Amino acid sequence: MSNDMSAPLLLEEEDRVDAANVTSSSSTVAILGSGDFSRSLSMRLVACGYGVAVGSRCVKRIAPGLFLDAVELSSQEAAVAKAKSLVFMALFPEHYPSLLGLRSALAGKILVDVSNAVEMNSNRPSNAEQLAEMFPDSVVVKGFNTISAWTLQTGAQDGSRQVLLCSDSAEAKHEVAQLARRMGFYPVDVGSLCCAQELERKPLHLFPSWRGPVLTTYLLFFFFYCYGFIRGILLPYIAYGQNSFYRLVFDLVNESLPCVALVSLALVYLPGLFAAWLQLWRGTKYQRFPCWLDAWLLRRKQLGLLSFLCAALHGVYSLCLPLRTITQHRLINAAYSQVKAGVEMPWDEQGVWRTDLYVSSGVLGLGILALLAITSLPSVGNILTWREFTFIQSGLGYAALTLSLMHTLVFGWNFAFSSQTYPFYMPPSYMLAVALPCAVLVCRCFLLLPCVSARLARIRRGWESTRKCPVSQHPRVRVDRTGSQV
Ligand SMILES: NC(=O)C1=CN([C@@H]2O[C@H](COP(=O)(O)OP(=O)(O)OC[C@H]3O[C@@H](n4cnc5c(N)ncnc54)[C@H](OP(=O)(O)O)[C@@H]3O)[C@@H](O)[C@H]2O)C=CC1
Ligand SMILES: [Cu+2]
Repeated sequence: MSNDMSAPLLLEEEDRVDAANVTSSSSTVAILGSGDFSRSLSMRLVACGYGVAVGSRCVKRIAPGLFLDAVELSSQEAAVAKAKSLVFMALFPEHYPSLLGLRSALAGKILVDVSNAVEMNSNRPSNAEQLAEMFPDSVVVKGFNTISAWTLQTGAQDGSRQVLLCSDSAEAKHEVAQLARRMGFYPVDVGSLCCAQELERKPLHLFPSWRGPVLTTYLLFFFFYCYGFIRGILLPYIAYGQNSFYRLVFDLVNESLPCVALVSLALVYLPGLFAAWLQLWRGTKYQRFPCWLDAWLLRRKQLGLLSFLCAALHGVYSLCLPLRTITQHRLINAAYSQVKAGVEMPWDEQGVWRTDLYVSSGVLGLGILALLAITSLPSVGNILTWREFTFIQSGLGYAALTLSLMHTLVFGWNFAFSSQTYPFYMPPSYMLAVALPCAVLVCRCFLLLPCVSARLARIRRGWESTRKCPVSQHPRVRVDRTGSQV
């Protein structure tokens, strides 16, 4: 038995063969309770060829037509008696004690507990464990609680297809897994019944892994927006009376977005560098990283996706620039002034290079970021080998960071030539935003030095370990200079 939640197992394909042998007459499933979950589950089971007996406290109260005709509506006792082995408990856990009278009828049956927790930090045992305690002669399987009634009705075409299962009985889990697979779901074995608490709390989480990255992105945006506002709008207004508050809605947002994209992309690669430095400093990989670094390493995908979102929005904003009245006004005015003065705009060779470099690096950087985002999707990542995945996520990721950095630096360079419009304003947020990516790239280059990378590779393969990793703890990783173990 294992309560290791981090390594769920997809239940074996062999279940498929067993599932094919199921016939409706031999496999009546009972459902206790006649609420939403019961109705949806019965529809799905009937569609999959199972016989269904719904047990209610009062059958007369069930509205006509609520359940399919094929579903047998009866008392709780009668429904349990009809069940071959599986009984779904489609009622709230506080009502479990009302079923104690059915204890002998339920003996030897598999009780599927579909309930969820109501609070995150309760010290009480899980609903499934309480159910197992109430019915010691039955076997309890926790599952289906992360599947909504809606998903059950639509037949797993919408919503999650994974059915997480846990139980102390491998046979019972196998039987429920077989049923789940036949209903079009993917059963996933997460261990014994002591994992039920975690399963019951799952529906209470709302994007837990996104909270930190979203907050970071939001704070970065807030910082760059405020900084840009003070330096680019407020100060010119105070110093020169220059009113450019119209820039708040479009320009400032479009200036802040690439800064956020660049810094969050740098934050994707920074924890990896910290980890490498830590391993070099400790001289071993057999020591845990600090919790904050572990958490940061686990959030890299989310940060990367948010970086892509900001970069993509920046791309769309930039494409919309010609639609703005101010752009049209400036262009027409400049053309009119030139015609009036009889002067032609001189060919600016350097300016042309700068603009092309700026646009090209931005488009390429965005393209590679899109590739990184696509490969981070589980369905795409699953068909890549570990090496291919690392090449794309690390190799191409650094290429995207370099191109985005180049895009920003060339923009700053471009801006320096037109800064006479805003004497105070030299895209300050851009100058701030490039600092972190520059530092990340320099550190990465240092790690690529042959002597440093060779040492890191030795540590990561477990060939090297220093005094900080005592022999008593990890005797197999101590080696002498020739590479043989001591
Ligand atoms: N709805 C959903 O999308 C999901 C629900 N679940 C879980 O499924 C379980 C049922 O949820 P749901 O169907 O939505 O709830 P409902 O309130 O719609 O149905 C609960 C049913 O419990 C029965 N029941 C049995 N004993 C009692 C009692 N003493 N007092 C009151 N009712 C009793 C009632 O049926 P009767 O009167 O016929 O006996 C009632 O219809 C819950 O544990 C929930 O957490 C899990 C995942 C998704
Ligand atoms: Cu840009």
